[in-house]
Amino acid sequence: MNDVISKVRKKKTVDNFKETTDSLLNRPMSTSTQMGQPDTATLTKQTRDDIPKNMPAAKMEIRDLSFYYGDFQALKNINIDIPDKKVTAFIGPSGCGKSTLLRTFNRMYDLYPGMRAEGNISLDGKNILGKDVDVNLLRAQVGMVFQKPTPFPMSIYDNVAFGVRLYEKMSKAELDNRVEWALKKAALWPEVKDKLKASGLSLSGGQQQRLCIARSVATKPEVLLLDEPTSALDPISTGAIEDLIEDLKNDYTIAIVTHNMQQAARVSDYTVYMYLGDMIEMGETDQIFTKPAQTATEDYITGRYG
Ligand SMILES: Nc1ncnc2c1ncn2[C@@H]1O[C@H](COP(=O)(O)OP(=O)(O)OP(=O)(O)O)[C@@H](O)[C@H]1O
Repeated sequence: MNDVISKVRKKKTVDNFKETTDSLLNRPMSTSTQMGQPDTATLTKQTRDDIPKNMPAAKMEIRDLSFYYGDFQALKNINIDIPDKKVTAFIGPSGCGKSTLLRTFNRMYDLYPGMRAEGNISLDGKNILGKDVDVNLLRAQVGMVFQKPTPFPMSIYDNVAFGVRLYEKMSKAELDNRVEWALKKAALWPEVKDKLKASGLSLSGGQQQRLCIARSVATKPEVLLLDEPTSALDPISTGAIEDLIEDLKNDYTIAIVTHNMQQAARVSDYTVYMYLGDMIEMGETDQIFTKPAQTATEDYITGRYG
C-alpha cells in the first residue's frame, strides 16, 4: 500500500513539475536571463530573518556560515534549518557551493589543510564547529555517501561492519545482525545475502552505491548526507536509490545534493536553491517548483541558465 501511495505521490510531483515548468517557461525573460545569466537585479540573498517560520522542528541549524578555501570564499553567510526526518535537496548551478555546504555538516573539510568554516552549525542544539567536538563521532552521527560509489577493497560484510567495529563493541552475533539490518535498510540484502564474503568491488555500480548507503546507516547515524548519489548510476539503480531515500526518511534526516531537478522534485520535502555561494531561496519543494519566490530560482528550475 505504502508503495502505491509513494508511486502516486511521485507521479503527482513529476506531473506538477512538468506542468509548472511549462507554465513558468511561458513567462517573459529578463534581458540578463536571455543571455544565460540569472537576473541579478532581482536576486535577493537570504539572511537569518528569511528562514521560513512554518518549518517543522530542525535537526540542524546553520547560522551565518561562511566557508573558505584559502582566500576564496565559497559560502557566504548561509542561514538555513534542516528539518528533522525530512529530505532537504540542494540545487543550483555548478560551483555554487552545494557540495561544500554538505561537507561542512560533518566537517569533512577538516581532513584538508587551508580550509575553514566560520559561523555556527548546530546538531540537536550543539555547535559542531566547536574545537571540543570529536569529529570521528560526528561522522558516525552524520554519515555521507558520495557521487561515485566508494566501497572499500574488502568483503561486502566487512564494508558494512567497518564503521560499527570502530565505534561500538559487540559480539559476533550482534555484529551479524547489524550487518543484515543495514543491508536490509539499503534494500541490498536479497541480492547479497548468499555472498557476504565476496568483495564489495565485485558488485554493480548501483549495488555498490547501496552498499555505501548500508555502510553509512550501519553506524545508526542521525543525519545522512547524499552528494549526487545517483549521478553515476543507470535509471533502474537510480529508481532503487530514490525509493530507498523515501523509505530512509522515516528514520533519518537526509540532505541531498542533486543536479537533477526531477529528482529533487521527486524525493525531497524541502529544497534550497544556491547561487555563487549564497543561499537564494529555501522552501517546501512543491512551493519551490510551482511558485518560487525569486525570479532567479524560477529561471534555474526552468533551465534558463545554469
Ligand atoms: N578543494 C578546493 N579548493 C579550492 N576551491 C574549491 C575546492 N573545492 C571547491 N572549490 C570551489 O568552491 C566553489 C564551490 O564548489 P562546490 O564543489 O561546493 O560547488 P557545487 O555547487 O557542489 O558544484 P558542482 O555542482 O559542480 O559539484 C567553486 O567555485 C569551486 O571551484
